[in-house]
Amino acid sequence: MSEPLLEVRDLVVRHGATTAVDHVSFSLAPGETLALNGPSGCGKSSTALAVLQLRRPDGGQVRFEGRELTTLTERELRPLRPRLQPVFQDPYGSLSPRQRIRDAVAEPLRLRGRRPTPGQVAALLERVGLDPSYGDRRPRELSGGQCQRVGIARALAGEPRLLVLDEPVSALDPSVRAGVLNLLADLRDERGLGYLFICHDRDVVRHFADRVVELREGRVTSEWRPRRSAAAPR
Ligand SMILES: Nc1ncnc2c1ncn2[C@@H]1O[C@H](COP(=O)(O)OP(=O)(O)OP(=O)(O)O)[C@@H](O)[C@H]1O
Repeated sequence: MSEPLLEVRDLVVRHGATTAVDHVSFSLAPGETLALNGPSGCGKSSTALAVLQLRRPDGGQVRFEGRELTTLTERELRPLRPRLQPVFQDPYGSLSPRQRIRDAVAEPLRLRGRRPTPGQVAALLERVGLDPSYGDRRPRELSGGQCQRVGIARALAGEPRLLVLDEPVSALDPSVRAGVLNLLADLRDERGLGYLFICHDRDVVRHFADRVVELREGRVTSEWRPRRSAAAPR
């Protein structure tokens, strides 16, 4: 078996007196989709933020591509961040309202000291199913589904190995969910991306994930593998 892309051991996250994540452990192989499933408040988002090191955990280890992230400084994390990218639930909230779409997509590349060409940005927009002319627009001029596609393009710009998808389709109209999920499935297969897929909807999880970790009150209660139907989007 290949080396895990992500290995989480005994993760603890506290918010004041609340222990949101209580010694959670799991690992994820390259190209694998691991879902974290469970009811509201069970600790899914706290786990996601701690894996991303956007919220430093109160205990445990997060190993990504063989490197322990919890002991790294912000400065040491910076060059690794493009390889470990979030996509959040609120497609508008993830983008700056005044920034043009083309600048939002180019930003991760600029942060890496690169100068993205208009052609690179156009190719990223096209890859997520948006006409490159959308680059001139601002987030409010896009639908929720289009905005989420921009969020995915932005995450792809850094050439990630792992996407942490925190309820990526929950805020979208049911009619556009399948399109975004199909896009994510295609990208995963095309680029061998690992996905940590946070989702409260068991039907979506069943169709989309290779493996599911169930959380209750901050703890892992079970782990299961969905049996995908032939019609499942893959
Ligand atoms: N910033 C915070 N400050 C205080 N408590 C928090 C904070 N974030 C989360 N919590 C608490 O931690 C626990 C886990 O929350 P978390 O958001 O991680 O769960 P979740 O499974 O993602 O829930 P949801 O699906 O509703 O987002 C909950 O009891 C929540 O109230």
